[in-house]
Amino acid sequence: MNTPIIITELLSKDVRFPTSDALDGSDAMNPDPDYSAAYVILKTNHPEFEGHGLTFTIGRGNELCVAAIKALSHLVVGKSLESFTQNMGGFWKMITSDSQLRWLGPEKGVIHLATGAVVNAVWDLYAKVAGKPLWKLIADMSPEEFVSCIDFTYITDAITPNEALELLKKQETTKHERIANLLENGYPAYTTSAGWLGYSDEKMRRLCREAKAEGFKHMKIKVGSDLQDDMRRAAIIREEIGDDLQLMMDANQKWDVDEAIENMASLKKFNPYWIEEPTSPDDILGHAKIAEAVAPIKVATGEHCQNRVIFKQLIQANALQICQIDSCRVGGVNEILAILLIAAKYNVPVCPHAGGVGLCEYVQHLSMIDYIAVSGTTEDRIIEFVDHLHEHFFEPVVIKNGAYMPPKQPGYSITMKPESLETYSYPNGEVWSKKLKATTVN
Ligand SMILES: C[C@H](O)[C@@H](O)[C@@H](O)[C@H](O)C(=O)O
Ligand SMILES: [Mg+2]
Repeated sequence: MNTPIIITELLSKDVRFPTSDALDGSDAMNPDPDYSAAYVILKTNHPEFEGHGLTFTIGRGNELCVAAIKALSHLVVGKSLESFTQNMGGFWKMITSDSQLRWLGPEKGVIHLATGAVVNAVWDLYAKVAGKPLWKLIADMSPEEFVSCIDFTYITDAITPNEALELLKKQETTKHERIANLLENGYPAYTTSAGWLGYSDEKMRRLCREAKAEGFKHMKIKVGSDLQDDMRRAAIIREEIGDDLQLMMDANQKWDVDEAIENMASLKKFNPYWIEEPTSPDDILGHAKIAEAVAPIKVATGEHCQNRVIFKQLIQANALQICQIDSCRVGGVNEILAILLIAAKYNVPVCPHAGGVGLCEYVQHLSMIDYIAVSGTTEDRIIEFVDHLHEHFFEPVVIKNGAYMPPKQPGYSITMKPESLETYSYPNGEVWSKKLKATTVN
């Protein structure tokens, strides 16, 4: 590139999909989600290169993330991409250290969701300019370069930069074998598509059969509404999928600690592999108590885990056995790399949270990085897959025989089609202006 790439403008858009109409994505805590994106476009002085990113919400409040993203714009606009990429750890520290904005978190809530979107957009731009999909860009880094992307603040009691380096060096010489394996076989996935709480029994049965035929070996259902109903639905699913497939359960934070232990004593007869978000995502000791009581059923959590510090503590306290990173709940790629390293050091498998809008497109890269460069294995590891809204992306995920195939195009696979951004723009896009008019008339 002859002239340096300068970020000239940051656009932030409110994009919402009316998924609550069909109860797609419904669970015990979130009965009517409208999958939404606070979407970022970083324009540059090279019109052929734009960085795209998003953070995921479920509808109302998406406008707060859009505003928070705008509040971060002075940290990136007018700066060169290279000034960030030559020290990615420093870039992340800069984005999270604006002293006035930091007061809104720190590193949690709306401002951190916004950080995730902006940081991911910068990585998308970086990968597009490098001409590689994000997973390959990071997999090709030397251990030293990888470590330099991470801000180790608050986590050195769990992992130091030197320990991280050692860990990465162990995987260095065999990376190419794992890349070849991924290109041929993909990365194993599980599906949640059949298990949404609002679906009828017939729909659930049909989707179970379809998922089995598509080659999935693991399926997740929602629990946490009414115990008798949870048991009835679990029995139906077991009837459809048999005993060979793994069944996971997700309570979406519905229970108190002792209630979770009690309810799992009833649900264990369906042989669940894990119980996800049994209680408040902030309750580290509560998760530890549940994990001890329900073993060998594993405790999974992370989609609402606000940052690397909470992940660190959950892992140190043996409070989780499955680490569910979320690509934009924490502050984007850099913080995810830190969490992957902690999980690898403590031998905790990472199974990312996905679904929503764009989360599958995002997290496939993260699990592939974990496999190639960090943990070196896919054992006990699966990526969530949910079959909604992929058609809105330029490079939708590809699933073959129940596995994610590695994305090929440069970037982070999160660039949405302009017509989708427009049609689903809230509240003035075609879909919403019609819907909102209809509600006002009634
Ligand atoms: C509201 C959403 O669909 C959640 O139910 C979903 O993210 C879920 O927790 C999951 O694990 O996929
Ligand atoms: Mg969940």
